[in-house]
Amino acid sequence: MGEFERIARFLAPLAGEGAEGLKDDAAYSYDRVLTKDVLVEGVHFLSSDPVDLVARKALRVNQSDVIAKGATPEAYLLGLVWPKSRTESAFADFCAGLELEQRETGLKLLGGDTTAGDRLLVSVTMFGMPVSDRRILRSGGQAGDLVYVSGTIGDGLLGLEAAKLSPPADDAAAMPYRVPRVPFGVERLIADHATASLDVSDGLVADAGHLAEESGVQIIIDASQVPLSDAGRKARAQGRLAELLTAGDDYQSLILAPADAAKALRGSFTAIGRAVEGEGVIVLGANGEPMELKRSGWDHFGR
Ligand SMILES: Nc1ncnc2c1ncn2[C@@H]1O[C@H](COP(=O)(O)OP(=O)(O)O)[C@@H](O)[C@H]1O
Ligand SMILES: Cc1ncc(C[n+]2csc(CCOP(=O)(O)OP(=O)(O)O)c2C)c(N)n1
Ligand SMILES: [Mg+2]
Ligand SMILES: [Mg+2]
Ligand SMILES: [Mg+2]
Repeated sequence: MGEFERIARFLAPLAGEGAEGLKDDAAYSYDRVLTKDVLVEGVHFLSSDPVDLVARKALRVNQSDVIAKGATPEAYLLGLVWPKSRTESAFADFCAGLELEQRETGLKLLGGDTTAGDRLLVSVTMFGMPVSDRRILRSGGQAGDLVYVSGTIGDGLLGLEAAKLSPPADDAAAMPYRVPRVPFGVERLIADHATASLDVSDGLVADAGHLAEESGVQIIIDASQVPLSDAGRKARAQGRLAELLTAGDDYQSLILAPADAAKALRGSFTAIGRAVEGEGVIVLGANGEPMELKRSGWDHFGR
């Protein structure tokens, strides 16, 4: 059974008001946006990754959910499983990473729990303040909307590959993986213009699939319009476009919004496709034909 079927079958029946049946990125509850993401050593980051950057990543992957819901990240609770094999000075480095991120974003630590355990695990529960009264769900999109994405796609994968190199490549290449480039500040644009929104964690195509399913539309992505970094364009030239579109670890905002929002969104978002009547996701390749994709994105219990 895959990750999403487990959630739908066993956890969704337990969901309370505001939790959207566990079909969204976060809950709108207690007048805030509430979310949690867990990072596990070996699953979400490498044992060799600098721990201050692991701390920053743990905050950022939660901030991306809050921002995608049209809310400003405010505060968090921290659950920490810390291996005794890691030094006290590494513990201090980890906390310095939290402090840097707090200083840059204004986030506040409200509490948490610390235990020892056999591998590093960071669990963050984050609270955000909605920018407006509108709830921006995965489900509000309509046929006729355009699909827009912030930042660039595929750099998490390329950063992971750089981080795995031994001897290490230059650290700059690994940064988009270790400290994702979350689109800080776009929550206002999302609150004002998005009909539906989520953050891209599992893969652009998989997460577009979540928007399509919840909004009851088909999403057509024009692969040639997907924004890529220099490293991404190089990978595309090597025939790796499909990987970039399905690898995940992007933490950008993917939204549906009317075509007339294009002007307001310009500078922060790129139009990459459209929503039409139907279901599922189609990715059109350079020749205008649908691309054959082996997979759409990450599933923790998938094959
Ligand atoms: N163990 C769990 N208990 C309660 N809710 C969960 C659990 N795991 C996932 N969810 C919920 O399922 C939904 C989908 O989760 P996930 O795919 O992790 O979302 P996201 O990619 O936005 O982090 C979210 O609403 C999340 O809160
Ligand atoms: C060492 C390592 N291998 C592989 C990956 C790729 N990866 C692991 S989990 C994941 C999906 C995102 O994580 P998830 O826990 O599903 O976050 P959420 O969707 O809940 O935000 C990806 C792309 C990685 N980040 N690190
Ligand atoms: Mg999300
Ligand atoms: Mg999650
Ligand atoms: Mg996921």
